[in-house]
Amino acid sequence: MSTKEAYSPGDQPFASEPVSPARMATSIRDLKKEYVLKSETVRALRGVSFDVPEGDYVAIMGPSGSGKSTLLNLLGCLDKPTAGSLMLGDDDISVLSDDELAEIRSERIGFVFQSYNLIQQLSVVENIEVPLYYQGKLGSSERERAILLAERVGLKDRLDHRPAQLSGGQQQRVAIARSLINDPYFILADEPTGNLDSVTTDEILEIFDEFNNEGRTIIMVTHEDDLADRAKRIIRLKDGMLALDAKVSEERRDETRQAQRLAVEELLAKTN
Ligand SMILES: Nc1ncnc2c1ncn2[C@@H]1O[C@H](COP(=O)(O)OP(=O)(O)OP(=O)(O)O)[C@@H](O)[C@H]1O
Repeated sequence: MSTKEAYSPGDQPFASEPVSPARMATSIRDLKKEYVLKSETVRALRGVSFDVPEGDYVAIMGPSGSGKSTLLNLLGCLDKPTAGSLMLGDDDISVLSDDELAEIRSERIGFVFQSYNLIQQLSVVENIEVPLYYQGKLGSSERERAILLAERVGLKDRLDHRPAQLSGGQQQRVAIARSLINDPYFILADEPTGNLDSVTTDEILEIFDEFNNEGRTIIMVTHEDDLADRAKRIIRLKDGMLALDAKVSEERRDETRQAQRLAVEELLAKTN
């Protein structure tokens, strides 16, 4: 049986029952991005269209140069498209000014980078609060929320630690907690486990699973098939175009999760 099925957002389990339409975390239509250089124009995205309903978990894959970073930059409001539309919730970001883009970026996107991007001088809880600084929204209820998020990612006993006092996996947990402080449209993760060993990778993926099971939307760029098979859906780019948009079956996701857990247990048994 094929483990990846063609994805259709309109698929519903019981066609006869009325189902309210899914709310979209993002809707992309005929999205194009060109970089104009002196000698040539690079067409990095050449008309990409897809929707991400709230609660989805999407892995974006594709060979080097296929347009993944370009798409990520557009989704993260770090750059503007050349043509096409990109809706984040109800906001069409292709028509916003740079200031408005910056506002959405800081208020509504939860970034998780391979290199964590924490501020070394700040404690765990202060790092989680960073996106709120820009909005002047710091108070006791925000502090409580930051502490709660730190606890959710397993850092209850590390609230006052600085990044240098934490392992890579713990630093990435801080970044995940920080990504959620603003109640974002989605978590945008760029190779989030690229710097981590397999045991820690599994821990981070467990945290993603937990938040996704609670309805958080995750969009993750990865080169790893094993990581992508833990997502609900794989979007593959090739030469700036959509080459595949496929659902990962629950069976496949479970198999991958179990195989990774087994590998971690075997590794831990050998090293202990
Ligand atoms: N700022 C830029 N100026 C000019 N060309 C660019 C720029 N950024 C990306 N490109 C080009 O656009 C195309 C897509 O690049 P992009 O970085 O999006 O690919 P990618 O899939 O993320 O690759 P990788 O996996 O190697 O990071 C490439 O041909 C690249 O050289």
